[in-house]
Amino acid sequence: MTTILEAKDVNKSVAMGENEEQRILKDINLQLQKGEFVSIMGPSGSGKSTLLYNISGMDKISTGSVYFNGKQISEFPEKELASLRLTKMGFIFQNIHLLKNLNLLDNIILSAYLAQNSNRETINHRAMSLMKKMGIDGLAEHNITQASGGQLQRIAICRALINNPDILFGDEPTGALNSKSTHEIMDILGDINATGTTILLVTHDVKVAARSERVLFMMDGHLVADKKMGKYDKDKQDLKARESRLAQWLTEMGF
Ligand SMILES: Nc1ncnc2c1ncn2[C@@H]1O[C@H](COP(=O)(O)OP(=O)(O)OP(=O)(O)O)[C@@H](O)[C@H]1O
Repeated sequence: MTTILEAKDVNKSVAMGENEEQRILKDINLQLQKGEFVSIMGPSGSGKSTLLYNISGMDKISTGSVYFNGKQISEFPEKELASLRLTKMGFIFQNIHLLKNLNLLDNIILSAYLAQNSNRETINHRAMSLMKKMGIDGLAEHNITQASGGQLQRIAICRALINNPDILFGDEPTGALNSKSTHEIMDILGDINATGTTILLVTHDVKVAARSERVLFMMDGHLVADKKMGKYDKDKQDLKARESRLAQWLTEMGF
């Protein structure tokens, strides 16, 4: 096993008024292995999103260190971090943040242009093949008002994958979707993970977390549990059993 992401004694505090600060992340120690599919669960306000943003280099930790592929990215200057996020990491959110003056294909390929690692033809080809895999290639020329929430989240996933990242981070990526679209998006994320991409998601949804092989539980800024469930296998049709196991852990922890 190879560690892709590691947090060592990570703390995050924010200023609250002149002389006070609030500790949001407290002594977080965590390792993600290459190819893992991990979810973070916990009550509202427990620090899940803050953890995601701080270990993905989207936000600055207060103390401790974060390593990505063995490099201490918490010491990286912002320019280097931005380049790392663009080329090695993909991000998907509940709010999809697509640009309304670009068509859907151009929304996907924009970050490939920014990364400047291929020519237009190669980028277009990759974007179209990602769209095809997700069953939305017919939407390439549409704008964002001409697609459903589930379709837009697929566009956002294509956008996150366009530079072939090592890791995909998601903050409630299915939070705005109905249960059918949630199921479909989770199938897509499972397929992406099966090709070797590491996935780390924040979710409140037991149905989403039950697809991951490992679940981290947060409470009041602390990582309080780390449970392994093994890879989800579509053919086993044991999703309900995994959901029950997860629901039981949540009850035992008092969530
Ligand atoms: N920039 C900030 N300034 C002040 N407080 C913040 C900041 N970011 C987060 N917080 C606070 O830190 C705590 C954790 O927030 P965070 O969004 O990480 O929790 P969460 O577990 O993801 O919650 P939810 O499930 O509701 O999204 C909350 O009390 C929040 O108000």
